[in-house]
Amino acid sequence: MTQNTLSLPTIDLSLWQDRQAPDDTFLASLRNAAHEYGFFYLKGHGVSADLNADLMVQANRFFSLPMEQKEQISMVNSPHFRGYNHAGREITRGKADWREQLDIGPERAIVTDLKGKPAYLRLQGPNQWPKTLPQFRAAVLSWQDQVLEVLRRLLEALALSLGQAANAFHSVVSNTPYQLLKLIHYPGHLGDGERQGVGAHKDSDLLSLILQDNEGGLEVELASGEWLQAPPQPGTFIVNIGELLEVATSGYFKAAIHRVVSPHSGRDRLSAAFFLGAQLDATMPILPLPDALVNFSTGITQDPENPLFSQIGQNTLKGRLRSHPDVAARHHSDLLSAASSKALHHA
Ligand SMILES: O=C(O)CCC(=O)C(=O)O
Ligand SMILES: [Fe+2]
Repeated sequence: MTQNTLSLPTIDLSLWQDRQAPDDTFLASLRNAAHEYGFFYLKGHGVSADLNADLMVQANRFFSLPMEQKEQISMVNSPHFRGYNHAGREITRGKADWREQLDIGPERAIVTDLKGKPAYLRLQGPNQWPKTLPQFRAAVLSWQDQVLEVLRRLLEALALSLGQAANAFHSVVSNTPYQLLKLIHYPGHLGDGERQGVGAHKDSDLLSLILQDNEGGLEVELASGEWLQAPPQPGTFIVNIGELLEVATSGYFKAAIHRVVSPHSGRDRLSAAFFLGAQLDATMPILPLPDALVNFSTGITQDPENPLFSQIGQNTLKGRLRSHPDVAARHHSDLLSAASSKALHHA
């Protein structure tokens, strides 16, 4: 692993007060962080340390439950891709990730009569909650609500930083955006084998936000091809750009490739990753960038194994089917031929 003296930028959201005209220096540093790295620390976000700590306590309690209790809410029970997966069940780059996780989405009504309706409506539906942890649901949902607002606010700032109106993304996030919270536990690796906590990937959403414990292991790939560590910094989240924002900015903002290296044997790591997607019935707007920025847009990187669909619902469902082949086989076998190649992307 490469040790690197570079460090990631930190953006202070409290510098943008009350949604008034933001400071040019703030906007320039945000634009640069999203363009150069696609991966940065966020402080001044307003989410209290207590709420973050509470989420981690609840996540820790959940992963400490006996396996049969966790398996009671296994994702394979859920056509909506909600619930628990034990380590080794999710696939990235054709290899199993060594992490257990609980996927939680917005609590929205199930769509019962799907005939003649778009397939992505299958993503909508209830979560599965652990029955023996009474405070779990409230802690998770209130954290999810707060970080959703942080990312909506950050999207406004990102739009302003590109010379757009603050509401440039409102049509895709202001009503019912697709969103997903993963609570993740990375066990220590078992032997001399590979240490893929989660393999190198891009997120397929607009923006992702990560709260991590003190263990470390998260890494981001720089344009030079080197891997840079993103160790925990107190009071911050990691924010990273997803593929939808790369598409919307014609490649000016970069969806960063990142991974998690498993902890050493006998140790473990806990994180909460929140993914903000766009409304499933939307098509991603392509922003008209100012000339000064267009010259630095590289266009989007199209991966022939993973074509990007600009229709959000189609793109999102494709990602879920690939990451969770067991759910796909049990509930969505009619859709499988369209999503058969290797999983490289998340959320
Ligand atoms: O656990 C983390 O820190 C990052 C997880 C991640 O990148 C993902 O699930 O997409
Ligand atoms: Fe990720």
